[in-house]
Amino acid sequence: MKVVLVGYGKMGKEIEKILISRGHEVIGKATDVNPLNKEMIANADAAIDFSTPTSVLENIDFLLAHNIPAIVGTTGWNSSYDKVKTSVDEKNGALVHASNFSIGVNLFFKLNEQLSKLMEPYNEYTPSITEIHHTEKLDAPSGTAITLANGIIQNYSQLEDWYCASENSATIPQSEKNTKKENQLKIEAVREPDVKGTHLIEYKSNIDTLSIQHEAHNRTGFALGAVIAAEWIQNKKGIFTMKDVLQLS
Ligand SMILES: NC(=O)C1=CN([C@@H]2O[C@H](COP(=O)(O)OP(=O)(O)OC[C@H]3O[C@@H](n4cnc5c(N)ncnc54)[C@H](O)[C@@H]3O)[C@@H](O)[C@H]2O)C=CC1
Ligand SMILES: O=C(O)C1=N[C@H](C(=O)O)C[C@H](O)C1
Repeated sequence: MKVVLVGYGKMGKEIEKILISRGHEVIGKATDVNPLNKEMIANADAAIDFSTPTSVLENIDFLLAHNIPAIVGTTGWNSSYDKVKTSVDEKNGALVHASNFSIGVNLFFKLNEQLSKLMEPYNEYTPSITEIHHTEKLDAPSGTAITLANGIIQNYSQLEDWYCASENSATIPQSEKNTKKENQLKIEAVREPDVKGTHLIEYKSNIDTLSIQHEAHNRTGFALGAVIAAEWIQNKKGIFTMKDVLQLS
């Protein structure tokens, strides 16, 4: 495949290594100073976007307008999902998005859903999520934590939504939902230097705590998943997630 990287930061560089190791070619690298343009995408089989929450929607529009299959790993655009889905449908485009492309986290998503079904009848246990990431992260809570929260909420009749709390909130960008209301699931966002991505789910009672955790040791899993998604989307139309790619639905 000939692939354009949209965003050439920590993830873009990791994805480049995986693409080359699997025999693909990087034909363009879009950044803040050299954004996507027509020349860059001529002959592209796919574009892989790991850019920023503020640039991703414009990038998606550009790729759909030029009929380039898009793999979108950038987080922080959940509230625009319906608009993007309508655009993909109207333009007969192809797009895979995931808050987390790693195989391990996608298995963790399934485990989280199953565990929440098991725990729901036991209301002495209160569920909560903690996510820990590096200090350069622009969004909070993480996209992965939001997916995990939705996986719990859909099985919990007493939970209506999630909210984001943080002990070191001065260093964390303002979340759109950082005020606790009734019946909300707590997501604690923590920022520490160089942490690649850790997600912890706890069910606490006065007697004990049950917990499951995923810890990324490096960024290889995210990058490999995104490249697998780019290979998978070839000759397909529609909007998909990593669940579809891995047939985990
Ligand atoms: N879904 C997943 O599996 C994962 C998602 N992410 C997400 O990917 C995104 C990027 O993460 P990192 O690589 O760590 O960030 P980074 O800050 O290291 O890199 C961001 C890149 O985006 C570029 N950029 C900024 N404006 C742009 C524009 N208008 N057009 C094209 N590129 C532009 C910057 O020049 C930079 O190269 C974040 O939203 C992060 O949350 C990160 C890891 C895994
Ligand atoms: O910004 C990151 O680094 C990560 N972002 C994703 C998220 O917001 O969930 C995935 C991963 O945890 C790393």
